[in-house]
Amino acid sequence: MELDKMDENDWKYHGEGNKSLVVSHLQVCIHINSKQAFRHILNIVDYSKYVMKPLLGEKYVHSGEVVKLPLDFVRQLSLKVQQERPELRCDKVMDTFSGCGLCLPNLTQLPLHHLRDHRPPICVEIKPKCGFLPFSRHITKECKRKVCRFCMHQHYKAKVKPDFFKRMYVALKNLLEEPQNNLKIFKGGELIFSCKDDAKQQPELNDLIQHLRPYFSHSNGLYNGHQPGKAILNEFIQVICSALLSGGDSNRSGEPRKVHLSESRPHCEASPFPRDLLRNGNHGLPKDSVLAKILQVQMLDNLDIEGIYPLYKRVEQYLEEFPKERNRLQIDGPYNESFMDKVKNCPTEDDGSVEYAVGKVHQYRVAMTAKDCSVMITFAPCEEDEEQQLKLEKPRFTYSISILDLDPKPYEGIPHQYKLDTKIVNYYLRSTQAPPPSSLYKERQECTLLFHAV
Ligand SMILES: O=P(O)(O)O[C@@H]1[C@@H](OP(=O)(O)O)[C@H](OP(=O)(O)O)[C@H](O)[C@H](OP(=O)(O)O)[C@H]1OP(=O)(O)O
Ligand SMILES: Nc1ncnc2c1ncn2[C@@H]1O[C@H](COP(=O)(O)OP(=O)(O)OP(=O)(O)O)[C@@H](O)[C@H]1O
Repeated sequence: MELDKMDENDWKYHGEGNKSLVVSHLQVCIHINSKQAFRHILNIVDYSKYVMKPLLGEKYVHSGEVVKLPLDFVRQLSLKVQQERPELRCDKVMDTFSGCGLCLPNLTQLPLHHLRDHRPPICVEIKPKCGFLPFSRHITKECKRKVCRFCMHQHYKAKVKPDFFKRMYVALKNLLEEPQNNLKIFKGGELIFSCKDDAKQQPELNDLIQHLRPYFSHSNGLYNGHQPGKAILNEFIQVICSALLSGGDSNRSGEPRKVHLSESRPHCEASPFPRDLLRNGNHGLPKDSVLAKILQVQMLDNLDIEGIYPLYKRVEQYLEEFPKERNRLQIDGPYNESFMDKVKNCPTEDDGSVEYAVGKVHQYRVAMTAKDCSVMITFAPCEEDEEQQLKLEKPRFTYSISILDLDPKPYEGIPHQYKLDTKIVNYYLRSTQAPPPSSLYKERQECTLLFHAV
């Protein structure tokens, strides 16, 4: 791309989050993600490259590169995309002064050599959120061991989001029927299904089925007359589940290996997941699967915010006395190999040192990133002998999986997280009138009612 020839008309609005506005090039498969300033973006790239990529796996993470952009181009682009932006995000203004952005591959597309079929790739974006119940001895409220922060937070925010680790298939079905803001579906890079926050209109399941029909045409014949739409959705969900559970070389080496999370670990009692499914053992994640990788990193938060907050205060006290130590301890980065060393080699026992406190705080922040990332599964029909195939009877798909939104979570955010946690738990206890949660959630319906009733 020649920077002096950049034209806003070659770009279109793609989407946005809390901090980034994303545009995609009309011809080339790249994205520009406009963030605040050069150093800030460099930090994001470094964090992704030196911290998240080694932890989550080379194949899932695309760190991108910082690009300098002509200011005029950015100004014109911001005007062009303004009308496309969802209202709820418009309180944030695109930064048109820094003249830099993050350039990434467009993950809603597949590399061109895979595309021998005329049907454009379908991409599903989900946010797995946290997949485990905290087990830290620092926890003061018993309900946190039984109901996950995710469910309590939804209760607090009165909205429902997915919970992939425990109820993937059911979660996907629920999401399709009632998507909040954690599911997006793209076709050929165009958003075709999303939540009400981002989409202009309420998503229509029937429209989605029409979009998917050409990809699962054999289902029409198979289920002739028997809810073919439902059959298509089922196949679609199966493709996504297979992709999410397929790990590194598990396709080639036969049976995927499993990590059994649930047999020894308790489940969130508030998840609307049919208990018999859990009893039947449908809870293992193949070791190399993207979800297992994310969960592993999420579990670096082994002290819970209640255990982290006192350590944060220890660091703060130390920095008050020795402000110059901030750099050595890499509180605000740089996020390089030495930062990663601090994450990996933090002592397991608290020896009272600032090094221990910093190591745990760094680990907590890394875990927070993993609890807020998104996964994109992009697939397209493929021919018989392509390498990366989902072994489904028919049809066959080539696919790629990526993890995105791997920004560092700020050190300064820890007091906020601590206060928020207290608010969420107290609100949950107050509004459920504090009987033990186990008696509240015997039936799936009871649980669903509870979470919709606020
Ligand atoms: O606190 P949560 O769990 O609601 O997560 C926030 C996300 O909300 P979600 O529930 O996924 O819709 C939130 O996402 P949205 O803006 O709601 O799309 C952000 O990702 C936020 O991160 P940051 O503060 O921008 O770095 C996320 O905040 P943190 O990850 O910093 O807590
Ligand atoms: N490389 C990419 N390819 C395709 N789409 C992308 C890419 N990067 C981001 N997007 C889209 O843009 C949206 C916003 O990007 P991103 O999640 O990075 O923003 P954010 O502001 O950091 O989000 P959050 O609010 O979760 O912190 C994503 O949900 C995704 O749909």
